[in-house]
Amino acid sequence: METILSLNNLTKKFGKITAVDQLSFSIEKGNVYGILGPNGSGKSTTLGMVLNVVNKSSGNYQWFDGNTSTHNALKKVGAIIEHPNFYPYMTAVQNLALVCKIKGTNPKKIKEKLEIVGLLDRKDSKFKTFSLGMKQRLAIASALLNDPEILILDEPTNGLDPQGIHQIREIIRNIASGGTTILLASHLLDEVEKVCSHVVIIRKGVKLYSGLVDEIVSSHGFFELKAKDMLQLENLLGKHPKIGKIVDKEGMLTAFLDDPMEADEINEYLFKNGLSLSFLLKRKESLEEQFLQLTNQTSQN
Ligand SMILES: Nc1ncnc2c1ncn2[C@@H]1O[C@H](COP(=O)(O)OP(=O)(O)OP(=O)(O)O)[C@@H](O)[C@H]1O
Repeated sequence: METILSLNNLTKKFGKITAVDQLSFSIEKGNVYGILGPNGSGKSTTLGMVLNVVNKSSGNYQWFDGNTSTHNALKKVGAIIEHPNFYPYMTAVQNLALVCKIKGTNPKKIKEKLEIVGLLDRKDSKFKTFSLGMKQRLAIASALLNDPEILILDEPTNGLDPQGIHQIREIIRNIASGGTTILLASHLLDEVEKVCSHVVIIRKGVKLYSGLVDEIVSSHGFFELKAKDMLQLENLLGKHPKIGKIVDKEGMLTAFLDDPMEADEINEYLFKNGLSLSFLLKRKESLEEQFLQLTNQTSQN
């Protein structure tokens, strides 16, 4: 595995506020990472530090193999961390040509990048005529001009309508499928679930979880069950080795799984023990439920 970026106890203090608190995680090539956290949790500050626009207070970060200076490493990074700044009276192509000049990249790439973000047919339209979603897509095209190894996006769908959000997410997925590593900051659980393979959850600058999105989503889940004889149901569930906690809520039992089990297995077990179910549903906690659990746990500590 090739490491693109690693953070090691990275910390940022603004006076008394610790915006980022000893944050450590690594970004491996080819994955899509989401930094997920509520507003003010330190996402932008974290991105700002690794992009060298915010000075760190302590800890460190390393780009690529650690032998490249941050200045050189950032040439292989495409990032949008602020509102895109383009000239309103210049067309999409003209704006990107200017970016190429400033960055010293080849303008030959402009068409290819406009195609990736679905703006080729609007290449000669003035920037001021673009919708917010189109402006954001142009910013992504601009960040891709140097064929970056990693694309960094801060809240890429903020302020967009549902169609605009959908388009941006599709574009991110496409870019990722071409092998570009992606790191995006988002306060939207749904976004991270839909777009990312990996997640780092932070709250008040502290890391609560990092790992595969699938892993956090795939706790073994739980059954919701009803039967005429609820007492017998609870008794039998309590004896099953794969079932952990059982919660009685408004005439429905929720049985949390300690080990994987499908609905037909529990149904068969109960039936063999003389109980017929009137209701059975298997569910998994969504990332949202787990995220809320994680953040609540910490606020109680
Ligand atoms: N320049 C600054 N001066 C003082 N405090 C700051 C500064 N920048 C950020 N902070 C504080 O640091 C904390 C983290 O802010 P940051 O913008 O990194 O969070 P965020 O997760 O990106 O939030 P949002 O989604 O709202 O942008 C907040 O408490 C914020 O008020």
